[in-house]
Amino acid sequence: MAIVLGANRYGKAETRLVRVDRDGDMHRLVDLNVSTALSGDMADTHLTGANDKVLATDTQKNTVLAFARDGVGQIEDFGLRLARRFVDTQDAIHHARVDIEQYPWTRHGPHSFSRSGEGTRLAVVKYDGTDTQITGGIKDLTVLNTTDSEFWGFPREEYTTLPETKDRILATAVTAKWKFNGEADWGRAYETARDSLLEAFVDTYSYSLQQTLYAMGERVLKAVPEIKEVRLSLPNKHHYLCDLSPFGLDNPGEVFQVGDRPYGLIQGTVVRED
Ligand SMILES: O=c1[nH]c(=O)c2[nH]c(=O)[nH]c2[nH]1
Repeated sequence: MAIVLGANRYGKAETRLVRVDRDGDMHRLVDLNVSTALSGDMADTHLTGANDKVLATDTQKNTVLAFARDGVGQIEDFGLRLARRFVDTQDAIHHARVDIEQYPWTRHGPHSFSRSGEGTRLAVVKYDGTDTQITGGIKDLTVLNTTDSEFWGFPREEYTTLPETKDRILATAVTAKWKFNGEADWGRAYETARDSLLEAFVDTYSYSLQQTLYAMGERVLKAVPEIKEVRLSLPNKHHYLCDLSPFGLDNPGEVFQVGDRPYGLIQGTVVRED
């Protein structure tokens, strides 16, 4: 029986970095979490421990920090610079994947900020020396509608206990990742995609979270021509109407117990047909 090395990659996960852009007294803050993952001709280190082809993960981390000295710019561009550096300067590295999260801060003065909860911006850059694939996105965009959500008409069989509802809270924490068909104005694409997700969530009278998912993806594709595909992952953050009758109280849709686990997880991709 032959045993061989299968797919492998290695890198430095979650290099946290803050860069301050100083424009006189007016400062700008960029807060990132950068993960690099490289693959290529890595058989030796796995099979014999010879490390002459292994660009150390410590070196990868240092590259991230050193490149930030020149400015970060859009995270898609920053990821591309890093990916190219690793693949184009190391013969043994054939593929790089750079994942970047950018945490949002709200300005309160020339040099004062607070962390905001408006979703974390994402970028994933994949580069193999020839082809580049750029993915943008957002995660932890938590949204809630207090009404305009129903869920009924689903199969009722021996294990079904869920009552049908014509009015419920609909809440989720959106993760969306979008693939570009080429170059784009990354910053503008992000803002437009994020606004589109929010607008679709607000505007959709929902009969299922699945329907809302499709509406969100469709809105992004209509608003940003450079995006060819949107992948969405929507946890259904259940809010259960409390039975207050043991206390002699009614509850006309006012008091909800918030569920933690388990949760429904609705996932789907919306794509341009062409
Ligand atoms: O929007 C929903 N979709 C489902 O598939 C589902 N399943 C469930 O129990 N509640 C819900 N809500």
